[in-house]
Amino acid sequence: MPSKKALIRRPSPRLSEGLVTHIEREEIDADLAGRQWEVYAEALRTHGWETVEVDPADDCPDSVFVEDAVVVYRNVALIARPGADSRRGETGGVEEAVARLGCSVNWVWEPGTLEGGDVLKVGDTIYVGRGGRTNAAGVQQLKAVFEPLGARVVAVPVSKVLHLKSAVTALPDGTVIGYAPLVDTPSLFPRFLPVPEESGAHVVLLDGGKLLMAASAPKTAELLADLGHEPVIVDISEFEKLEGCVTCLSVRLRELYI
Ligand SMILES: NC(=O)NCCC[C@H](N)C(=O)O
Repeated sequence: MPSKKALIRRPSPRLSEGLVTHIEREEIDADLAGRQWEVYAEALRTHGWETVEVDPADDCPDSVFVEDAVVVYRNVALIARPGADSRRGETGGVEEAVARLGCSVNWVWEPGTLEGGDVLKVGDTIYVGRGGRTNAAGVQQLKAVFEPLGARVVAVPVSKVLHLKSAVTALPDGTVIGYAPLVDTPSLFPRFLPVPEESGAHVVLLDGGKLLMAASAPKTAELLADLGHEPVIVDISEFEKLEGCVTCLSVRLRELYI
């Protein structure tokens, strides 16, 4: 039986210093952020995921966004090389965690940069966003690691949001969903469903048709429920103030056999 483990990393005491690129900075309520993070982790556990805490990186304000530090395909982990300098210190702890879980480990090397938020897996297709945080060398290195394992890597321009997965994610049937004004090239996806809210573009697949979604996207939750999906709603307002979304607060590992 493949395991269902989810890496999470508790917020740094310096969370409020996290990066903002495409939005205005707003004050963060650190206590509320802590509570929201606990509820998010509990939602994963309630829906069958064993959460595995990566050692905290208290000096790195954005370390709670653990998805950006690694990409895992099958049992192979590619440790990111963040495009943002302030995030480079996040990868060591994540590398230890995935190695401990039995992944074989590869690294993005200079001059490559790549952040996990730019990588969307849909079956064996891996879409990679070429944008502010992931460069062409990062895309090439991702291909070199995962294509020999059977993946097809598709590079996608990203110019309007932080990461590819800030713009699009995918439903369990592989349909890509996105808030159209923020998607550079929707025609790159074989099936694309526009959603009415920016944060409605972000879903985490919890299995059994359930979708973890942010409370800030009620119209999208209604649309997806009407299509037969089951939204599970969490409030992540404090992380959204730092351009975070439901996807970036965990790394779901489905294909480890330990
Ligand atoms: N995958 C993601 O969407 N990550 C969000 C990262 C937000 C963080 N404040 C950053 O700018 O790097």
